[in-house]
Amino acid sequence: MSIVLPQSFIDKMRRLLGDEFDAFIASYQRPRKYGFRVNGLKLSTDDYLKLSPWGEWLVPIPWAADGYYYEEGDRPGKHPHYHAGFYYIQEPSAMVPAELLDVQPGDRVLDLCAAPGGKSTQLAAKLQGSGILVTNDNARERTKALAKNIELAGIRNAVVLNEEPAALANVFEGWFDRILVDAPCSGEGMFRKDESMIGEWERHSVARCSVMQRDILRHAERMLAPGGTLVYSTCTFSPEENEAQIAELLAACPELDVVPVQLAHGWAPGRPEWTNAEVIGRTSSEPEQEDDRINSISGTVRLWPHLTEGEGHYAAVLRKRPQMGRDGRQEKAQDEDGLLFTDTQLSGGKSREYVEHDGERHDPRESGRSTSDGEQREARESGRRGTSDVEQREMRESGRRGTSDVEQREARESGRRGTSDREQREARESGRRGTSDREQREMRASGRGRAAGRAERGGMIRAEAGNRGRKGARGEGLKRADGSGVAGGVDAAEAWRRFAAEQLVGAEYWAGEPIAYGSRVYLQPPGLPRLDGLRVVRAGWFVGEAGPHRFQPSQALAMGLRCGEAALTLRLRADEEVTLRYLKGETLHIDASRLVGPANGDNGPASHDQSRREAARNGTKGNAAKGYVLVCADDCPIGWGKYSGDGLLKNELPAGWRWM
Ligand SMILES: C[S@@+](CC[C@H](N)C(=O)[O-])C[C@H]1O[C@@H](n2cnc3c(N)ncnc32)[C@H](O)[C@@H]1O
Repeated sequence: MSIVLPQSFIDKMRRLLGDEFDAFIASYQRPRKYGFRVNGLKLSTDDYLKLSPWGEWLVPIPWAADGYYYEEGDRPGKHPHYHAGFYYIQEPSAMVPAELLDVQPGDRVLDLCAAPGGKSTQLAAKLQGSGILVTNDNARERTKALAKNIELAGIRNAVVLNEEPAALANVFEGWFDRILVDAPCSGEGMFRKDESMIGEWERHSVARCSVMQRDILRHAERMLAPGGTLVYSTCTFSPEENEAQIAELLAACPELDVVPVQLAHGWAPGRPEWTNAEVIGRTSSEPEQEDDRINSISGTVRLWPHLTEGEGHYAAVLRKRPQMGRDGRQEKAQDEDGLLFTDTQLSGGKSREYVEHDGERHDPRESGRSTSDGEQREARESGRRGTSDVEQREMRESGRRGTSDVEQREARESGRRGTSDREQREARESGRRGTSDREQREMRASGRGRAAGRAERGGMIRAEAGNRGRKGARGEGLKRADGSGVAGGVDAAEAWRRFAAEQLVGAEYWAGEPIAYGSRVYLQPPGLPRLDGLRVVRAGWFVGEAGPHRFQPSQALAMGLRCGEAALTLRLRADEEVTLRYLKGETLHIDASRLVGPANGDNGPASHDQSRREAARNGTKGNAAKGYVLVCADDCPIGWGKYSGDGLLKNELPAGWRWM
């Protein structure tokens, strides 16, 4: 055996596995498996397979809809498609937890231990741009990779935080529909993939990891909404970090139940008998539990390297019981539609703040919904939370959350990111701004609408909160907003709106609130509570930075766009030499005839700056073809360039994003 495993690990596994031990230990002689997952936010799996240089010999990973095994020599990290965010390289078994979480578009999702972000990108793909992903890691350095992976994947509806779970639980109590706890663990399941994990194992003892996991799980549970689902996962074999954690959680939280995982693909059941003090070497501090609660742990799942084509993993799916009304029917949490929260939930346990406008008090956390106190109280009293009784009943009965089944299915089938073609068309026709039913209802309920919004914001995206700025964010990535959203005399949100009007197509239809922190502007997913006091790495989709003379669009903006959403694009093929030169950071000589506007019918009103695009399309030199150009490879953005009108495209790719 080439891998030298610690003797104490071998002894423990022999004791646990008995007859199965020989097969288990033999698996260390076999090569590890490699996998990647196609990013449905960028393109469908079918479309990717047509483009992929390895398309013919990729083997589907049976438990991940968009996952494929590849061969070690394929090196997908060294391909322009990697830089376009077409896929995420991920160990095959690591794709299981996010699959089990069953995320649906519109959900509020928390990835609590998220860096470097593999599972976050998977969860975001399942949201399809609708709903909110809060992705967090308590290790500051690791959140840099997390933020980059979120941006590379083109995720528009994520917030990246760098917090301890306890701090998050104060702000997000009972708030999430879905929570993933991919816990820090002793990593025993990764010894074959990465031998350096053996050293880590010796440093981070099983006992130490168990303490962390218990603490993380308790806070995660607090953040789960009634009826919500939590997936706990590790990449270790030790029962102390797996079944024993679930046993303790079930004892501490009677409203949580194990949802049995259907066994397939060589997956094995969890081992309730391994929660026994004799096996785990310590007595649980929790009270004795009924046998059926402990036995339900057999519904959790173990992936063994001798039984599946992947590394060792464990996962448990838990559901919080829904609150029951007096009639015995499920009463979804009052805050499901984001309109009504208890005062404590709204304020994260702190005193509430109000903004005065037109003589009425507004809660700034309501992000421009402008619901007066009176309206809020009325809504609370009538129990309507922004929708009529009939609408609420309908939603409860159909079990939907903002988008209809048909819309969800269409969105899923079209593999599009966020809104289906039909939704976009409808949005254009009806004049709504690419918002879900739920968001529209919220706007209606709070007396707001697109007309009002347009009038207030000169035809652009919601901006009040951006203008006001948001107070209190701390952390690396964000400067504290100065309360006005004005940095160095420049109104950052206003600068963004001007940029979007001139350089982008259809930005007025995007969901998201422009929020300025100093000079940096983010589009924040609607409905998020205030992040006061939290370390915020990205307050939403980072769209760019306002300078004294111009707005500098971010790489994250480029990666989150479709090619048709920029006024000027340079469409390259991934296999062109010039693409590689762009990715290496070179200045390019580009004939103006190669710069194009959006294709007909591609996202947005035809009236948008037609002459500018026409001029560019016709290769007209001069002012018309100057400015920011979205550089695309195989129809997906890879970054910005700046065209000078004399054939030179200045490379705007940030150093950290270049081909190395
Ligand atoms: C197994 S890794 C997560 C991998 C990640 N889910 C992915 O798919 O890319 C566990 C992560 O938990 C983080 N972590 C450790 N303690 C934590 C805590 N108390 N709160 C939040 N994150 C924590 C670590 O920094 C580490 O990045």
